[in-house]
Amino acid sequence: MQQKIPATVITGFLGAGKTTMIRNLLTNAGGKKIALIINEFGDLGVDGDVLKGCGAENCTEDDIIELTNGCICCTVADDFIPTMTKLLEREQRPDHIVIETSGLALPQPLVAAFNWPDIRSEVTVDGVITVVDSAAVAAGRFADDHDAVDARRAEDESLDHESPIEELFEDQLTCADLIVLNKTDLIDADGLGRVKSEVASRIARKPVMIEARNGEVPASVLLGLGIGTEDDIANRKSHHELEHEDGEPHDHDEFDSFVVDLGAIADTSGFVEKLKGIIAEHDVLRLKGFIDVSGKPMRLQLQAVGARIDQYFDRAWAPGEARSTRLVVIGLHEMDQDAVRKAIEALV
Ligand SMILES: Nc1nc2c(ncn2[C@@H]2O[C@H](COP(=O)(O)OP(=O)(O)OP(=O)(O)O)[C@@H](O)[C@H]2O)c(=O)[nH]1
Repeated sequence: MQQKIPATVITGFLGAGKTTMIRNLLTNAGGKKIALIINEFGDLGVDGDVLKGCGAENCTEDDIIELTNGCICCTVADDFIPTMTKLLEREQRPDHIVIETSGLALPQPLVAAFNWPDIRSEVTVDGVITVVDSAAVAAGRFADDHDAVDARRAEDESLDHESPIEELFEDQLTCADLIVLNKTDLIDADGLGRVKSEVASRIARKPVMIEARNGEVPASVLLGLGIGTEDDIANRKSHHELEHEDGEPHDHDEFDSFVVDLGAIADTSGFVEKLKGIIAEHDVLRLKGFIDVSGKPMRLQLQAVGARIDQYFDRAWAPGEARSTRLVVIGLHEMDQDAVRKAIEALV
């Protein structure tokens, strides 16, 4: 019998650094042939584009599969299982499968899918790796504003959740075999100490925690954990599973995303500065995409996590490619989408 193919699940909240870590992994995975399944929340495949652009020989464009129909945890049966089945039918099977979940996904239903008979016989979960934005934890991003949540609960009795962000953060940690405390360059030693205790206090199990900058972790640390997480998934229940033992499906009603299309931008530094203000004012959680900078042959990639914005020219616009500025915006459901859209459109 063929050996089972190991699959690593990489999860972590919006903007924690999953794509950055995978990009780095692909360049130091030795000769291992890797198939990559990536899933994003929102209608713009930024992560796929970034990873396809990294040109790793052990993971070509054909080996990168994007699941764009929704969040992987909600579409496991419709999207993920058929994709895996097709991947396993390929003549040249991968040595390792890496799955990047959306930043809003619960890893639990995905890992549980590895117990489906057709998949279980051929693949095993090597491990679940949860990437943490240490700077965001240090800034109290996942520490619930209990007063605000209590106030919302008083208004709406059907609310059975804590803050959706805090809950997701915990669910992603609960599933981890390895926790990567990323973005340690943005905090000092004291801050890192606080982040470690904060993360540890959120989970009953004690997975190994390592520190990283820009997701730089050797492939030998990330791959080959050999856990078989699918056998232990019943011990890692999400808040939703604990609250709805009856199997009521969960959804992502608490979060929304939309895409803003703009023309070329001449003054990008002015644009980015004003964008910071809009992000802060409307509490946008994540904003990313590509900018057409007037007169420049290269495309500018924009990545905002909270009010922190990175930008870099990632590649030249291809001949014949329609140049455009497209940004995906992700926030809590109560974010005023119209106001955010209008404010961004007014910048050009
Ligand atoms: N300063 C700093 N920035 C980082 C680090 N790791 C990633 N980033 C930046 O953080 C931003 C988000 O990184 P991504 O790798 O796209 O995060 P992600 O988890 O894939 O994001 P989603 O897929 O949207 O959930 C990018 O601008 C990265 O360059 C780090 O260790 N330090």
